[in-house]
Amino acid sequence: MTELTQGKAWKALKAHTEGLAHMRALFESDTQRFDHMSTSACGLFLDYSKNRANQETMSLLFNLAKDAQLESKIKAMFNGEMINTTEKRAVLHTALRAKPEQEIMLDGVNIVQEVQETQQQMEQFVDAVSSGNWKGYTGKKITDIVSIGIGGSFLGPKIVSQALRPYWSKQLNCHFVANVDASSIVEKLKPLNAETTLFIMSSKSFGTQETLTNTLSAKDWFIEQGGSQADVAKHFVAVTSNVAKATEFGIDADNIFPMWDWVGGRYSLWSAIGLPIALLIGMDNFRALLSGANEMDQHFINAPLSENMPVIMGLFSLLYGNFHDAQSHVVLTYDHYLRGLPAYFQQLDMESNGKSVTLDGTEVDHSTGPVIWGGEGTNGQHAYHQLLHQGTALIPADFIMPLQSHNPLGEHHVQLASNCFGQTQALMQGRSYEEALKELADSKLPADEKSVIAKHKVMQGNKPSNTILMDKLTPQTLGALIALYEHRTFVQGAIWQINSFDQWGVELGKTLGNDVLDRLSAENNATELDCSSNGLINMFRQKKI
Ligand SMILES: O=P(O)(O)OC[C@H]1O[C@H](O)[C@H](O)[C@@H](O)[C@@H]1O
Repeated sequence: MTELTQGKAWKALKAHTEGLAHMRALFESDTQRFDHMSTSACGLFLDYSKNRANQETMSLLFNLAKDAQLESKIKAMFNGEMINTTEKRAVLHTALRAKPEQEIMLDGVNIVQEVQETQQQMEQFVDAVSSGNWKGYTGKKITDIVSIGIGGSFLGPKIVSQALRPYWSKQLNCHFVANVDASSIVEKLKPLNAETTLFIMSSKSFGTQETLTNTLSAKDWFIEQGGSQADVAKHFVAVTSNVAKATEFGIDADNIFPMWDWVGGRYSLWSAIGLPIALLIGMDNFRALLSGANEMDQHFINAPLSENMPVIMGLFSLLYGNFHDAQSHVVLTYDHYLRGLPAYFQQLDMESNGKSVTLDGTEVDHSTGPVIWGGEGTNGQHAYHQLLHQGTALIPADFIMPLQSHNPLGEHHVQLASNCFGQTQALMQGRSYEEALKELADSKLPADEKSVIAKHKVMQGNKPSNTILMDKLTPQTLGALIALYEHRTFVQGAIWQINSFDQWGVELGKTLGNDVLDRLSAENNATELDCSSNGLINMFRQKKI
């Protein structure tokens, strides 16, 4: 048994949640619930009234957070304490968006200054490329960026670029390659001209197989297309914390943008890993993205728990996982530009909180991170929302929508909003048997059939959702939104006392993958593994289908 589940706050919450009324009743008993259970911060508005909670639930959740010393844990992260204990690292992605005048000392160095220097390096590069001063090997200006990276070195830049499409400058296009499957890079390179293409190789470790292989193939393609070895410097830059390895690989030392081991991959878009974003939207907009995240950082560290948006959202997620047996959480973006965000939050949360032991190695006796999934509304309404409404699993949902569209065309946005709000309402209130029967009143069906059909139309309701609104999707509000989810993830990890900043499960996959790679190209058939792995390896070796 962990201390957490034996604590007073945990037990009180358990007893309380069992007796809580249906949300419909909660809304009936408090007509001001929307005002009581909503909050604003950093350009974001959060309506959390459609949750299985009343004021007492909220106090019990805040008690749980206090007992877990959440506030001092937040400070420890911001102060650069070594909270990633298994990798012996500080966790300081917040320093990447700190104000230039701030001072954050780590091992005797003010890291904010290093961050600022790298941002200046980025700015010079962005200016050179966008102005056309940076020329390709035949003297032409760059028109296409190919960003090569995977995991955090892919999802952040890709999804933020996609989300900020309305802010792209006209000069550049960007293409992202992550998977080691050759089809990905081959298809991406097909329409491109090597003379006007610039490759950004993004890898914190500079040791990730997929990224190294894709970069080598990109280099081969570049040479095949007419570039020479000497021209590589004009067409390949790298972002990495392993400068030595990047230089050894052949990247010109002047073209390497540094990052640091205190930035986790899934928290790295704010560093030079965000270079593709900066190239597309310009450095001013990139700084606005950082500023939005910094605003959320200030809110997270300063706002009292009861008004703290990431704390409230983190506690709700924990409530459903630990006390209502929810095993997944859906993120529904009612904005086409934000369609990639669920995948981004998926890596952020599942890689951070998919853990089973506490910091001291004790096995947890409660669930930890849920499966995060989702997609773009309204598309999902015509597909998986069926399960949200009538399936047996409880799936809490986040609905995210800007109040104004970047494309105010006819009735589109009002229809989008009506669907978004209508879904949260339907999930909350559901439809009772009596209501379903009443709806069938005019039908000519016999009474017994009506009764059966009415049963099929029943929706339990009481399905929780948060609604996050913003005036408009801008670099600033997007920065705040992403930082909100980063901190929401932190809140849960801190209460569960797990390490949200390592990823040993992913590492194992890499190690075993390398071992299999050796066996696939060995002289003899594999015999030493389990018979399934041997069988698969040997089939591949013989190319039998
Ligand atoms: O940036 P890299 O060192 O190439 O790492 C890329 C990715 O590798 C691993 O899979 C990690 O789990 C990710 O968090 C990381 O973002």
